[in-house]
Amino acid sequence: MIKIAPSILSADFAVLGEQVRAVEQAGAEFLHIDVMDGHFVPNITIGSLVVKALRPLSGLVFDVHLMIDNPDRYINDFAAAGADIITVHVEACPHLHRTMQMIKQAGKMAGVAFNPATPVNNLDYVLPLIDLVLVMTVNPGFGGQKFIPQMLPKIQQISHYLKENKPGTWLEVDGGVNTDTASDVARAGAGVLVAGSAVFGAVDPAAAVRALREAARGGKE
Ligand SMILES: O=C(CO)[C@H](O)[C@H](O)COP(=O)(O)O
Repeated sequence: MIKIAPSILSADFAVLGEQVRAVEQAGAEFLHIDVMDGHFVPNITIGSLVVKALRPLSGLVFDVHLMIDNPDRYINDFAAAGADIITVHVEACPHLHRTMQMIKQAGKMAGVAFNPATPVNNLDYVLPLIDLVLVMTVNPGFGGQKFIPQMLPKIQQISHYLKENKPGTWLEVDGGVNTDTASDVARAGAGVLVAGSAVFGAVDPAAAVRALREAARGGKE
């Protein structure tokens, strides 16, 4: 069963609460929250205060994607603010195992993200601690970029790996996911589809969530 994770990166921040309610009512399961620090990626976006402000408004799974250097410094802040899943980038974590342990010790689900050019070769050693693998299908930092089709075999590879080694682990895809690409990523094995501009750039974000799910269904046997 595909889960839809609207990314608030492309939302209207002047009416953020209303937009979150709209996608929740449309049946989205996750709310993807893109945290950027101006170092790991060029952009600066959302801090834990925004997560804290949204938490009482929504029962969605808060899926916090830390695109930041030294994420260990902020794990407890985002956990206390109401994150359900905290995902860090393998490229930003010299001590990935310790970082995963910190997330689990904070009582949260732990995710690990891979940039498009990063090979997936060290999952084995952290697999017991992982609840979610995030495959970036654009280079992180900005919404509205074009899906990189060379990521489809990578999604397939990780999907097979997780099915064999830790079934039940979420496989999430982020970047350029829209009604044109959703069926391909679902067919490749993704179970959670992040979409920013395809949802919040649409005139009707709720209808866009439904359209995305329908498109993804075309890709799932
Ligand atoms: O992590 C991200 C960017 O770094 C965003 O979640 C992602 O790009 C979503 O935006 P869009 O769906 O418009 O591509």
